[in-house]
Amino acid sequence: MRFAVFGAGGVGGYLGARLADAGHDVHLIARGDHLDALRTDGLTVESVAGDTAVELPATDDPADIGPVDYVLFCVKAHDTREAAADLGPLLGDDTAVVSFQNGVDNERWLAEEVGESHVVGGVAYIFSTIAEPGVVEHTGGPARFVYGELDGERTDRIAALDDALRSCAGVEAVLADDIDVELWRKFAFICAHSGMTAATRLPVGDVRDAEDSWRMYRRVVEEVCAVARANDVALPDDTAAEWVEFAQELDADSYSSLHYDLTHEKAMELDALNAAVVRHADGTDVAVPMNEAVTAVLRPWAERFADG
Ligand SMILES: NC(=O)C1=CN([C@@H]2O[C@H](COP(=O)(O)OP(=O)(O)OC[C@H]3O[C@@H](n4cnc5c(N)ncnc54)[C@H](OP(=O)(O)O)[C@@H]3O)[C@@H](O)[C@H]2O)C=CC1
Ligand SMILES: CC(C)(CO)C(=O)C(=O)O
Repeated sequence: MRFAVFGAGGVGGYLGARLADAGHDVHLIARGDHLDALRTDGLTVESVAGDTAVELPATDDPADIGPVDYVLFCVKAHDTREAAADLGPLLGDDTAVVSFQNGVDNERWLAEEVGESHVVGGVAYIFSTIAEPGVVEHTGGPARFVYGELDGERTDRIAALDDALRSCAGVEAVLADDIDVELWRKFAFICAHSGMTAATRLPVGDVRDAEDSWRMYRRVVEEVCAVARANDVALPDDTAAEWVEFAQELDADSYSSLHYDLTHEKAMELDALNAAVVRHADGTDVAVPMNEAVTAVLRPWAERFADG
């Protein structure tokens, strides 16, 4: 199958390399020093699930690639709209654009640009970054990828994507019954984990050890779950409790990509995370003071690093 990875960074580079190793035709879209390194030295993945190195065609111009079966859409949420406007040359009649981003708005933003029939929802559970140009480092997380058609249908293309991802070493592939639930489920965790590790600039162990901060972490999760339900998302009742238990077991030194971006002075996904909770709460009767507080604390940093 023919794949284009739009945004071959921590998530996209990891998936692209694993799919190429499984025998698929993979094209990378990247930019800057990372693109230069991909072209000259190939893509190296240093991973707790096993290292690999692949030589793949890489470009910053989708027209060099042409129509593909799947676009794995893996740019940061603040780049979604701009990147979506460049998807045209990659689209055939049945091309699926699969967002593996954090946040609950990317699928809608993509649909506004390319039409809903092209969009597939997705969620990534991995901790991986561009360690240096051309090198993706996967330091932890299960490398679990969850995906599904927006209307929940078992189409041929989602079944074929499922087969392709299941065939990859180092990938735990899950076809979701209701991708909206999965998007909000991850959102509940990531808003708390990212928001609190970035706001405190400390790993989750320190947050857990400070009673006030740990209570705030739990309240962020609970607020997001309440907003999901107020927006008619059928989140299971035990979602908040599951995430709190999960966060209790996380390595004490676990941070988040939002913390990484903050401490590396890169553009932050605040508008797609805690600030999005505040937006989605608007017009419901759910109060979200903890997400408002996280947003307010991080806003000056997000503004400062907005241009990345
Ligand atoms: N990394 C992780 O562990 C996890 C990340 N996620 C989510 O996955 C998404 C992707 O994150 P991540 O992989 O970390 O991001 P990265 O920054 O590592 O990778 C994105 C890449 O896309 C490039 N890019 C952006 N726009 C364009 C464009 N128009 N043309 C060409 N290249 C472009 C970026 O370049 P540049 O650097 O120049 O902007 C960057 O190299 C985010 O929503 C994130 O929250 C979810 C789970 C875990
Ligand atoms: C859950 C976590 C922390 C790693 O999968 C993540 O999604 C992120 O940091 O963006």
